[in-house]
Amino acid sequence: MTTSSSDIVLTNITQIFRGASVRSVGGEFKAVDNVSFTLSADPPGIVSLVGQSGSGKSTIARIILGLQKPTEGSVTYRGKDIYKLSAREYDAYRQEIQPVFQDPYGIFNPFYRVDRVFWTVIKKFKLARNRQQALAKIEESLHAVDLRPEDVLNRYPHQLSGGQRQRVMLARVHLLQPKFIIADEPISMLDAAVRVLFLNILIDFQQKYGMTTLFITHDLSTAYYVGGKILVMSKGEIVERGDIDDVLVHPTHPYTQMLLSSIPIPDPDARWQDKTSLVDIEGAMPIVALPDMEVPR
Ligand SMILES: Nc1ncnc2c1ncn2[C@@H]1O[C@H](COP(=O)(O)OP(=O)(O)OP(=O)(O)O)[C@@H](O)[C@H]1O
Repeated sequence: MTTSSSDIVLTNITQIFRGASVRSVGGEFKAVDNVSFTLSADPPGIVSLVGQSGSGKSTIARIILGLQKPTEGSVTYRGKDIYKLSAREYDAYRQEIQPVFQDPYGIFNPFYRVDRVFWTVIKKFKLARNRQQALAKIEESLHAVDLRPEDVLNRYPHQLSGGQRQRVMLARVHLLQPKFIIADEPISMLDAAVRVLFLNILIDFQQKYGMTTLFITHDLSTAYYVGGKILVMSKGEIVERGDIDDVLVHPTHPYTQMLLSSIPIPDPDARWQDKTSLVDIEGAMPIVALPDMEVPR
């Protein structure tokens, strides 16, 4: 695969946790095992990292964000190992790579109104020359995530719904215009209707604003909805990868087949069952879209 310098390139990443807290005998646990992949900036895309709980997905997210130096291997961006950047270079990296987490409370201070989230970012990264320009940018970012400024800016975080808080987090990301979004289980606390809204915004961010997302989920349905590429992770290893349509229709690894077989058929008359067929007719859409989702392809 050819890579450009503005890609994020993970090469042979291994993460071993040591100490009393780890579960294996001998006090060592390999959470990530020799993982390599590239997040391409050009063209922008969505890459879903899928696997069951404990497979190592969040560890990879932390490693990419520069929060967890891997035991072995490298993450490079613009040709440089991100764990060898100066403080100034790392700040620049973190402006271009933005996290989106499951629980957006981390970006809010409960004692301040929501608008402070945006003013803090504008000041820290010097995104506007004056107050008027800053306000225009904030409003543009809120509109990009389908929020009205008057509905959120003067409220306190607890006065917003979970979906509004998540969208404020996405508006913050929009304000920063990063090249990459690392979204770790961003929708698992949202209800189905709000999930679709959130996923559509991620798709918009890719298509309209050229951002690449690493979308971490344990849910194949939502990975299928956002499209693009998929990396399937099991016990710290990437066991299958490719275009999502190919992988889900023709899974080759037993683990992917097992994940697929545990998806319920969205048929109101059908009950959960151990084994379900992935497609009813060869070439038809896999039965993985949630019932109320419109697949945008
Ligand atoms: N700091 C740590 N010390 C010891 N073990 C850890 C540490 N961080 C993660 N682990 C272990 O590494 C494994 C992978 O964790 P990770 O959070 O990456 O999985 P995950 O796929 O994101 O799971 P989930 O979907 O539940 O968030 C787990 O078994 C976890 O207990």
